[in-house]
Amino acid sequence: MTAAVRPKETAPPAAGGVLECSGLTRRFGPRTAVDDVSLSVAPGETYGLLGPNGAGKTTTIRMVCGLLRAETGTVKVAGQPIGPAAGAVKRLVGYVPQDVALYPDLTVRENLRFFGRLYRMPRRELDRRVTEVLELIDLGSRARDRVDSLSGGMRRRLNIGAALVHSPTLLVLDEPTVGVDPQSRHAILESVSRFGEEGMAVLYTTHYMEEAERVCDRVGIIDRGRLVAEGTTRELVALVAGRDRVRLTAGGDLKAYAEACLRLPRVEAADVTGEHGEMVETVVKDGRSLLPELLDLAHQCQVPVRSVEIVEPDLETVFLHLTGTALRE
Ligand SMILES: Nc1ncnc2c1ncn2[C@@H]1O[C@H](COP(=O)(O)OP(=O)(O)OP(=O)(O)O)[C@@H](O)[C@H]1O
Repeated sequence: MTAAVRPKETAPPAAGGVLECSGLTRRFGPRTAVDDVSLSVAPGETYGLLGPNGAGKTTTIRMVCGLLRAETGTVKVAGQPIGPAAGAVKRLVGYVPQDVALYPDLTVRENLRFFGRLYRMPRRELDRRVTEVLELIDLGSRARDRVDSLSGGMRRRLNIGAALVHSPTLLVLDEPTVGVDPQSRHAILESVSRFGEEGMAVLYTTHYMEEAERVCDRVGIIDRGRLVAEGTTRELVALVAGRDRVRLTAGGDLKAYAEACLRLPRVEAADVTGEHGEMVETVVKDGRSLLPELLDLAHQCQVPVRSVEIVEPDLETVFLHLTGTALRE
């Protein structure tokens, strides 16, 4: 299924980027996981890399953190090239992996102290910073508790704290809210919002468009290894001005219906989505006026419609418009 794919539209590059990536490419066998990705993140800026599973987010940030060698392209942090051997530059980076990596039988404070000591922080500075980090991740009241007594969401927050103790210039977070409850997700997002205020540059990957909208100053949309668009949420949404996303829930052969939708002149993208493939999402010019035609077509395709929703343009609309596929969870 194809959508009207526009050329990459780029916001002005951030001046004096803490992180500057240029032409990053990485293949695994025949598969190109990351394809010519360039991006930059300024001090105090939170940059969101938004894309579905398998889009190339983790591969990109592993190259950014010097954990994986780029086949072509360069990564510079604070103007210095990073790579697997670049020890001093790596100290400028705090990396929060997707999986929690903590010591369950140590307390919250002991864990933070442990990670700070890895960077040989002087004792007094370490104590001061651990107290600051506890506040940033909102775990001050649990400082003396062992990690194995914390909830999953609290462990996620501590996992973020562990990457913050050495006061990195660049913080890189790999989908930090996957699998956490809504309350913990809220707490994590609140914390992330504070990091930019601390002056840190933040690279944040997610496949949740609401998170990108909420915490990121700029968003790069990544799909099949390529950065297909970049800008503030407002700039990206302007790409789909005058269009709506129509979500139609129905039974029957929805793949055939989506294909039939694509043959209508004002339908720019259509994809089968929903938890159980029970929905067709389309990007259309002026959804309201096209609705009778979409419903007529559903009737012709013998697709019994259960509900229809017209959604104002958002990042989800942008993704569907640019890639032809819905941003699935
Ligand atoms: N070590 C590896 N060996 C082979 N293929 C890999 C390896 N790491 C990643 N890939 C492939 O590269 C592509 C991009 O994967 P990557 O993990 O970067 O995506 P992602 O956007 O982070 O996805 P997710 O949200 O699922 O973590 C996928 O097709 C994946 O299967």
